[in-house]
Amino acid sequence: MEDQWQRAYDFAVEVARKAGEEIRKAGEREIRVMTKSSTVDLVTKTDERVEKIIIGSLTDEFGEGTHCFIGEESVAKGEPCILTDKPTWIIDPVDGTTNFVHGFPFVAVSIAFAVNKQLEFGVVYSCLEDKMYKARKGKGAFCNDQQIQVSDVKDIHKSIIISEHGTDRSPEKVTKTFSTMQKILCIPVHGLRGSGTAATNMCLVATGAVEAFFEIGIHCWDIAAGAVIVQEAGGILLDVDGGPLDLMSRRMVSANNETIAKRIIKEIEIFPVVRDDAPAEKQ
Ligand SMILES: O=P(O)(O)O[C@H]1[C@H](O)[C@@H](O)[C@@H](O)[C@@H](O)[C@@H]1O
Ligand SMILES: [Mg+2]
Repeated sequence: MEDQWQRAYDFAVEVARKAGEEIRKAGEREIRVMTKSSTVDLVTKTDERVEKIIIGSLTDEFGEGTHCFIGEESVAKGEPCILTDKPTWIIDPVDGTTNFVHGFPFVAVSIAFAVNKQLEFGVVYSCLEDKMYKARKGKGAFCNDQQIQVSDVKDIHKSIIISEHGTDRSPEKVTKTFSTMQKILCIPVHGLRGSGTAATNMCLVATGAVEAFFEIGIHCWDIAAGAVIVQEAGGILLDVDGGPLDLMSRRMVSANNETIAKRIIKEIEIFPVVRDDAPAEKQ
């Protein structure tokens, strides 16, 4: 059967690299910072411009109206965030915007592609490190064309766990987030880390540099590409309650194996978040 998405996969890598070059160039000039849901939820003109470049390139390549798009900054401006059966690109143009603003060296372009609500491939370009992570369903995961594999650690006491505090500073969320991190730290594990970008955190799971990453409050565009990369590197993706991953639920655990995933899930204090695909009036 003709491999119909290989061209889209290869093109997505080219687009991610071009987007990463735009981000690097923009980082050398004055960065215009704005805010979204709170004073610490940052967005820049670069986020908006790079998303337009990505969507424009994909539209030129595949034709107007043939594919759907879920982009972080388009959704922020009111576009719907609904995953249908149509071929859909799920895009975070600058994952790690706060890092980008501060010059903290982890900033990623995240591009995923889904058909019939199934993720076909994911590309994460960590552009300040010049690391191109990619994975296609059933065909393995790669970093700069070298195949990558999750860690084989099964003992939680010998693990590094990644999590993020996100941009919501409400007392309930902050308390539960740090209480969870404290319980995991004191299992004890070797260490807790956080790069500031979910996409990069998931690629660190996929390379075996850390054993797991979990977060409540992320969005589908932060994790869709990383989910394919973790899966194809031999890892596992779950909801924070141990159920199957729900891409639009804004909560996720990615780990090297079920043993580590389930041990972390025992410690996670869950708090409610509004789904990505909730009606506009509920956002
Ligand atoms: O940089 P973003 O696209 O906003 O996503 C980040 C988020 O800002 C940060 O607070 C964490 O939640 C990260 O996991 C996200 O990737
Ligand atoms: Mg993001």
